[in-house]
Amino acid sequence: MRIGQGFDVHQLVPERELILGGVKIPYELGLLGHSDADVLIHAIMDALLGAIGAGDIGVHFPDTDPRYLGADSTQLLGSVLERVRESGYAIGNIDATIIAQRPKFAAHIPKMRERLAQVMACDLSAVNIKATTTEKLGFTGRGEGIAALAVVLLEEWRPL
Ligand SMILES: Nc1ccn([C@@H]2O[C@H](COP(=O)(O)O)[C@@H](O)[C@H]2O)c(=O)n1
Ligand SMILES: C[C@@]1(CO)OP(=O)(O)OP(=O)(O)OC[C@H]1O
Repeated sequence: MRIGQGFDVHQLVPERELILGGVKIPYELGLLGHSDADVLIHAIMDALLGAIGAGDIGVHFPDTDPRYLGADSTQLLGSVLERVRESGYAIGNIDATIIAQRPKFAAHIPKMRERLAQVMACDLSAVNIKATTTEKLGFTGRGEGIAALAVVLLEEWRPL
């Protein structure tokens, strides 16, 4: 059994799409990044890489590499999952938290869970996503950016 944790932050800016957990969320601002800036998936990828002792997403997908410009984070997550499996592990469960004052994500969370479980080929019950504000405090509270935290537990796995 292995455990990993991940944390990521992206700035909210005009004229970018807001994509979280692989789901497009209607909002007047979007997250800025080299990739699609899906901060939730980035935190999950860092937790997965941490659990197998393989560094972080910046090591695997450098933000100086034009191949990742505008990258779909679900595809990056798929390749991290392959690495997890090659290391002999499968997802036990993931628990993640989105930290944002706005927009409200509660109505979108079921779709995010479904999409992430599909990309990671795991049970829906193994993926939990929560959202919290910071009661208007700090950069998230001022709506300047969104942060995400993730914890993952991996179980030993061998293909049949
Ligand atoms: N961006 C967000 C933040 C929170 N929620 C939901 O609201 C509930 C209350 O959040 P507090 O920070 O005030 O405790 C929380 O349990 C979330 O379900 C949300 O949907 N989107
Ligand atoms: C995801 C990558 C891909 O180039 O770019 P960004 O969207 O800037 O995201 P960040 O969380 O800064 O992680 C770095 C990169 O791996």
